[in-house]
Amino acid sequence: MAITEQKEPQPHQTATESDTPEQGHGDTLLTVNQVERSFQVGGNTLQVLKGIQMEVKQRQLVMLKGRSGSGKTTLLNCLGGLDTPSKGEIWFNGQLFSKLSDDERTLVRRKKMGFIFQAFALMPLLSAYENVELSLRMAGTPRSEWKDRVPECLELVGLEKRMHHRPFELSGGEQQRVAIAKAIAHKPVLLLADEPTAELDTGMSAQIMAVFQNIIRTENVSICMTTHDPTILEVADHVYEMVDGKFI
Ligand SMILES: Nc1ncnc2c1ncn2[C@@H]1O[C@H](COP(=O)(O)OP(=O)(O)OP(=O)(O)O)[C@@H](O)[C@H]1O
Repeated sequence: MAITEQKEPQPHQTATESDTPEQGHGDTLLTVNQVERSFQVGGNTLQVLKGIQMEVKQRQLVMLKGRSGSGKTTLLNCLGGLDTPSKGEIWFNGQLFSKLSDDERTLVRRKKMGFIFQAFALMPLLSAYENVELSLRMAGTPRSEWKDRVPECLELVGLEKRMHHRPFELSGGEQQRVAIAKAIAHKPVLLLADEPTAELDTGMSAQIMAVFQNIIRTENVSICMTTHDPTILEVADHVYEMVDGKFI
């Protein structure tokens, strides 16, 4: 199936060496337009997202904050194409993402997005190096690129000295940094992270945020993450606060 990029001229944007041709449609990577999501629960309609409007620009760190149950994960699932809105539109990388078929969305997700979860989602018997390598294999990155890209990603997250350790030999913060290396290995343009610091203490959370800031600079990626943690909000470029399925 053909996935066409719809590019609009953006005269105000200054091209940089880091712009890939596919990113050359202005500096907005993701636009969410009046998105609603409801679920059928026991014969009733539960409306979880109630008209969400947001955008993520290239190289931005955007945070979604809100109480448990406010709808953050539901929104993140829609942004990542794991779920689709009941109403409204999601534009990603110049495409009307929310209207693609399941197969098309999966392709876009595999190629252009990376995911980070609260519980680090590493293969326990594989070393940090092998975990990152596995993610390149799954993404279909040519084998010839693995030898350079795996150490490069582990260096980016500050784990060059621990490449051959397995998850149980690493701290929680280090495991999450391996998970970040895995998520960026195939060079996505958007990282989606659901409570990436929830399991970590303040010091480790600060390290994760420093890693995020580093990879935004060096990998030209945008990050959209959910959090409960007020101490990390200050490093965000933009914070959306969700209350009962709406931004306030
Ligand atoms: N598939 C589903 N079917 C029915 N209800 C759902 C479904 N997914 C989410 N919900 C409901 O939507 C509401 C919002 O859930 P969501 O997980 O998006 O909140 P959250 O802000 O991410 O919470 P937390 O911070 O605890 O993860 C909850 O009441 C939840 O029970």
